[in-house]
Amino acid sequence: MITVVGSINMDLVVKTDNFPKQGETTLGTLYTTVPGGKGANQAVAAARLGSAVQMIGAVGQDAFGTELLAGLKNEGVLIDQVKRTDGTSGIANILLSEGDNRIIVVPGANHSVTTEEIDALADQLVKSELVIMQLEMPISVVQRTLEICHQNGVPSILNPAPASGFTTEMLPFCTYLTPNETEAEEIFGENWEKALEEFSNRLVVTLGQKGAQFYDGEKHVLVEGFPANVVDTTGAGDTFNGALATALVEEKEFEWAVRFANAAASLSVEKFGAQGGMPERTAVLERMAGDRI
Ligand SMILES: Nc1ncnc2c1ncn2[C@@H]1O[C@H](COP(=O)(O)OP(=O)(O)OP(=O)(O)O)[C@@H](O)[C@H]1O
Repeated sequence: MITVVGSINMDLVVKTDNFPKQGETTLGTLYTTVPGGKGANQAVAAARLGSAVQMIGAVGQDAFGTELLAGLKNEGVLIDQVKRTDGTSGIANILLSEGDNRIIVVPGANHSVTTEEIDALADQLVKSELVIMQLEMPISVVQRTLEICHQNGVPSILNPAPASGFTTEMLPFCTYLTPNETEAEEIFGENWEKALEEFSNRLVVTLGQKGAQFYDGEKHVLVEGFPANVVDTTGAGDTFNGALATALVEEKEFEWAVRFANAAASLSVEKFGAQGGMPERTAVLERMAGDRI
């Protein structure tokens, strides 16, 4: 069982030809709601690939909360440990205009999770094969989860996004760290490639269409990305993490696991929405077998 301790949001997407200026009102061309939140996205990515997944987190008592839980359940993600709180579910208000975007995230229920609640769920963490976290939850909750995993020998993946929440105290506790290039720079500075050497087979930096890079103890390994017909790259990183977790739980060799994650993420960018394009296992294996499309 993979346990994801993370955010569950409703993405409120508005497309417009013109962003409003201060004090201005403009017409939009589309409004849609899509389930999101890095935690939920990564849980769905792993579940679609065949992993048993449970989610720890929180949604509100509002209609979005009901819809978000139903969506996760429909994907086969266990939601027994998702709390419902008073107040609103987390939302991301996403304005899109010609490839540009402006996003406001309101954490809502996600930030109601406490370290005491994590302590009370320690048995759920301890019995997990792997635990995934991101940084959209209270930092104290992430730190406590990492500590419990570390103390009990449970492997963990920390996807340090958004990187502003990262603290170096987290480093010794997480098994794997999966920043994108910008986050790697924010955490380790311009010389993040040196950090790969320090955390061999533990630190993987995702590089967009170029793929992902890690250090295997002897040399730097660039695992090339798979070419894709890009429609929407939202959720590429989340698919990568869910797929990496799936392969690691299956005790696949590390380079193979990263290649599997690249292939899954390359499929995810070919459809709209973070969860919309997340592939099933067969499609990923086909892409890997075809090597290049
Ligand atoms: N244009 C692309 N074509 C093919 N694969 C891609 C593309 N963009 C991203 N990927 C895949 O997704 C992985 C994660 O992408 P990236 O490094 O951009 O992370 P990210 O910034 O967290 O993504 P996002 O924020 O868009 O979800 C990459 O390692 C790669 O495997």
